[in-house]
Amino acid sequence: MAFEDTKAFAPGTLPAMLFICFALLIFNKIVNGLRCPLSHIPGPWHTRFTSIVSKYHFTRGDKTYWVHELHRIYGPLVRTEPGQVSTIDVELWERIHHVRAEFRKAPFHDKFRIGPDHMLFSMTDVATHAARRRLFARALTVESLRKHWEPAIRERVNLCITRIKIAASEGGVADVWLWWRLLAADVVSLLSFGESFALLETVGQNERAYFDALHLAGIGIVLRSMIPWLPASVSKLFPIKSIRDILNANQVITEKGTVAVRNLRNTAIDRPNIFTTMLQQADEGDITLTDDAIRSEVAGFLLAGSDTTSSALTYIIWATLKRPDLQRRLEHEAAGLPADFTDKDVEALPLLNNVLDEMLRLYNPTSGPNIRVGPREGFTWRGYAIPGNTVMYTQTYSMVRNEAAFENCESFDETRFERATWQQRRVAQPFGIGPHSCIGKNLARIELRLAFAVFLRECKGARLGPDMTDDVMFPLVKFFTYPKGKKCEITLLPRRVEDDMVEAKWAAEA
Ligand code: HEM
Repeated sequence: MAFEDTKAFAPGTLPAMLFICFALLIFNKIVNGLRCPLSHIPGPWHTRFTSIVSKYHFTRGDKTYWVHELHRIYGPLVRTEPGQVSTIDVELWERIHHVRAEFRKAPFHDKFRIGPDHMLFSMTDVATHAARRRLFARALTVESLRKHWEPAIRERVNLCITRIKIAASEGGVADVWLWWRLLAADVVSLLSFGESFALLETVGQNERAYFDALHLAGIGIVLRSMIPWLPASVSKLFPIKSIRDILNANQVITEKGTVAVRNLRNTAIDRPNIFTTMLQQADEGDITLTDDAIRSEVAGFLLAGSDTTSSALTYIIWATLKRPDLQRRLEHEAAGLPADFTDKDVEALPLLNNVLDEMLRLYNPTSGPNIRVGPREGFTWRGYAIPGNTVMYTQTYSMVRNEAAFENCESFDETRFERATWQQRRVAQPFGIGPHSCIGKNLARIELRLAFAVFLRECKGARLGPDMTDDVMFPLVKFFTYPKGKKCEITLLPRRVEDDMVEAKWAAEA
């Protein structure tokens, strides 16, 4: 018996077995590919057999650009993976994201969950999602946000700009990407907890783990959706620290949710926040909201409200400072605001708001994938039969780069939204459409308006730092969009002759 055992593992047996397994795997892929129910949809040949190329681009942060190029080659409907179809057809895009629950969030949205329970973004059940959304509605209207939160947001914005000015005067340059991230995280913690984490005061040293986790959690979501079978328990043991930090980021953010729940339930602490209003709404409607549900929603808010707004602010400063003529006009417009201006005053500035809309079109922080699953019984689109449960992929990036709707779509045109057509307004939806569209859009817009206006007034004549090439600002689209060089430096130093020459070159290129 012992002799037979030894024989079973004779040298060469294990490699042979591995080779057979590998060959069977490849054979299985080929057979599945040949029988692929999406073989009639245009797309590269390999997407019938494997998702490896799509996943490779997703990991690199350039899937958005790859898919966009595929649409240029193959048209408005493209197969991107064996069970996945991307579309840039406006009517189909609207149908996919419509209120009618024909297309749903898929079970894999569960991988996006970052707390112990579902949060709005990860909910797949239509009725539960709608009921949860109604609880947020009252707290997040423009009126409610202005009434309860505008002064506190403004105080954070003022401090942020002061910190930018100090950093620029001490070091020659200030990295606005860092400062906007601190600001956005402070604002969203302010709304979630009733007081901010004061990251602006401590340059993020206070709550450092939380601040880092906010950025890493998005990357963690990408990682988990790529390796769905990765057990959560592995995250603590992973040998590489940077990956361990990514995998543990959710937990760091969720712990903050626990603090929020404690504050909410502790009647001795009089610190109202948006979740207080949500709990009141739940009580009025006789809806039970568990602590785990609140903890998860808080975590979702902290994540969704930080890297998005800060990325938008970063690109708006970059796009503005690249065009000194535009910068001067914007500064002039903002200088006309009354000394005690409010968000409502800023909302009335035509140029500033057109620039905001154009920035959200070209550099949307959520330009990447937005996925739903098609109806079980399948559907037909312009003669193409799409089988049941096909994953339908859409991306904002491509929707707003449609030459038919946006002439010279790649150029930043601050006048574009002055005379926007119905078709342009229909497609340029930076906060999404349908039942899952952004619930924080009013907060985001208030923050963008106030921070941009105060920057224009207080940092007059700011210029991009000497290292700020286009490559540094190339937008990587992981979960959210951020600059490849992970910085956006500006300077407030007096102008030199070389600066005029660089700016003249940019103006000529523009
Ligand atoms: C410029 C800033 C922002 C942009 C461009 C943006 C964009 C978006 C988009 C496109 C969606 C829809 C995703 C989908 O259809 O699956 C979304 C959802 C969401 N956003 Fe935002 N967002 C921003 C800021 C914020 C802020 C400040 C918050 C809250 C503090 C927030 C909270 C959420 C939540 C909770 C959802 C999920 C809604 C649901 O599934 O019902 N977002 N956002």
